Amino acid sequence: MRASLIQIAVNEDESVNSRRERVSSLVRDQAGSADLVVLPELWTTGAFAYELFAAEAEPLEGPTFDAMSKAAADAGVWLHAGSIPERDPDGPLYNTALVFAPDGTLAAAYRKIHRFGFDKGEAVLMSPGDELVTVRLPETVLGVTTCYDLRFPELYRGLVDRGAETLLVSAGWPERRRAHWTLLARARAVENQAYVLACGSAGTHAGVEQAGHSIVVDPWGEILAEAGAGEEVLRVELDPAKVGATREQFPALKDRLLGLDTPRRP
Ligand SMILES: O=C(O)CCC(=O)C(=O)O
Repeated sequence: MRASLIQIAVNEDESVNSRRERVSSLVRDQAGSADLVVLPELWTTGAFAYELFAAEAEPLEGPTFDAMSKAAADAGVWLHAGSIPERDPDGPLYNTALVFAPDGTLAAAYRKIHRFGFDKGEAVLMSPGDELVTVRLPETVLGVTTCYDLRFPELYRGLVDRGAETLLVSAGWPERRRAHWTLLARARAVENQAYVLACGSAGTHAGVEQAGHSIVVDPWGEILAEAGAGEEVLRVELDPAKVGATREQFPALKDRLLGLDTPRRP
């Protein structure tokens, strides 16, 4: 299974419309060389441009949905299209990731559960999702997560309990905590004996320098590929059978003694 992580720069000097067109064309460029394409979190606004969340919020089936659905179909790939600030018809905003099938239909939408910012920013502007999302591909089962989620191992264990073998992280992770990004991506892979594909963004948005360094880790915790700091398409070949083989050869998941209740918010 071939995957491309498109680490785009989210900078203020580019309009949302032109970035949307640029991203669509980057996705189309993956035709024939990728089965799965992954984009960063909130690439229309930037993950830290809090004042743009409401201004650029879209209904689920808004302009980014349309552009990404078409790009997935044009390229014939599974597309994790990163996330958008989604305006629910009832009013609240969510940080919502979209996954499209190769025919352009929506395979899943995941509303980010763990919002970043403590008592400000996303944590107060967005509402939390409450559903774990997996997507079955012919080759593997994806577990869908977003950025700050990476710090919460129980979410990933919950996804694994629902069959996930390839854990996707779409992020806008800051450079100043890059060491945590790499460490946590490897930890989630090792403890869950799963692939981790973590796609971050580049550039500087709302004064926050992005870490880039998108990373792909195999079920044994080895780094298969890692991007630099700038814009880059990180291409990698995965062997989906390696998840089952690792779980069989070193069956630590079977030795779990404590049942973890996956937290659910009201
Ligand atoms: O956990 C972190 O250090 C960064 C999280 C973050 O930037 C986000 O979720 O948007």
